[in-house]
Amino acid sequence: MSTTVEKIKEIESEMARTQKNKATSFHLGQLKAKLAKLKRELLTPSSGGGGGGGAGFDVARTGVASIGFIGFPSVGKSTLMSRLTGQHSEAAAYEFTTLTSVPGQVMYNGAPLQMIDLPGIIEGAKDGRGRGRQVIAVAKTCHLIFIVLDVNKPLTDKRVIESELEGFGIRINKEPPNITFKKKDKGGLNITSTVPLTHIDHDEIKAVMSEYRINSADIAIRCDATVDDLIDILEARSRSYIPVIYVLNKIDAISIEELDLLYRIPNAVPISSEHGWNVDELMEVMWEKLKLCNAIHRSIVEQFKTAIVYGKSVKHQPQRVGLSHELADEDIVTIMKR
Ligand SMILES: Nc1nc2c(ncn2[C@@H]2O[C@H](COP(=O)(O)OP(=O)(O)OP(=O)(O)O)[C@@H](O)[C@H]2O)c(=O)[nH]1
Ligand SMILES: [K+]
Ligand SMILES: [Mg+2]
Repeated sequence: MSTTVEKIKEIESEMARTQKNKATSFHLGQLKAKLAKLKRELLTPSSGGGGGGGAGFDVARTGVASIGFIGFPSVGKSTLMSRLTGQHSEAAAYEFTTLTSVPGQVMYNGAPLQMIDLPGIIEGAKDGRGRGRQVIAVAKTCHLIFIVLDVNKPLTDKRVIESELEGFGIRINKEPPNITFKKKDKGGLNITSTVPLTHIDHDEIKAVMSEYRINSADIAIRCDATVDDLIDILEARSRSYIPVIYVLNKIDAISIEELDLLYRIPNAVPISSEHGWNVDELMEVMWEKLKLCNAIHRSIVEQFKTAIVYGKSVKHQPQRVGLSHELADEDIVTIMKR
């Protein structure tokens, strides 16, 4: 019996050998689906692959959202942690200074936010190198990830970290693919698409679905989906769609011209943790990415009964108001839940 890792290697090398064309698309679809299932097995703690659950690394969650710090060793994660939260996290010039998760808290726009400093990861982390899996498992349950990069190091580091996270089922700055399916008892696969599909054909879709033992279903595709998108939908339970900010640290060590180039990278904020440069912008972008107004709002609306308000927006102090009441700056609000 070969191990899961060996099986993954075999399939990957077979895929590399197989050219994609009409005749092979069914087979390639099967291989991709098999691969996705094996990779999931690897990440499930009970499989013996081990370490998927973040055991020993996860921290009690506080605040309304948590933000995890991911990056290679010595890019400045802990320096940033101490800078933003005041929670001391040991920082030093040698790699793997941080050996466990260190939680801290910051108040922003009145919201308590948890930041989690994590040990550095290295290439191969998702496959079990170092404590990489435990580290990424914590990040996978965060509302936002800071991928911290050292601007003195090549940008290929960014690609490596991204692929580590992706291999662990994290989807970065991405919405779930717009694909829905409804299983049926019989009738085969009925595939409809609202846009032309340029990456995937019906054979591939059939191969993937049959690999997941779904032989009859209505499948509605509303994006130019890839096989991976379809698999992400079938593997929905092991996928997390998480916003990411690329924190480009140590800009004190580069020139203005180089800094200009960094600003062209999407979702990136250049900073200096050590000097506290541009951390205000980082906090602003963090707040936008968290979309907290909506998140808080949605759950509040569901449970809202009435609110008691003190401040400029009400005539009587305090006054009971309903959901449609418009608040003024600095009002104090108590929300009564059902
Ligand atoms: N020039 C410069 N150096 C920095 C900056 N931020 C951190 N450093 C230095 O980079 C080194 C590593 O910083 P840490 O904060 O320990 O990095 P880390 O990512 O937490 O490292 P590990 O915990 O080992 O993964 C230390 O020597 C810091 O002083 C910065 O903005 N500019
Ligand atoms: K370090
Ligand atoms: Mg550290």
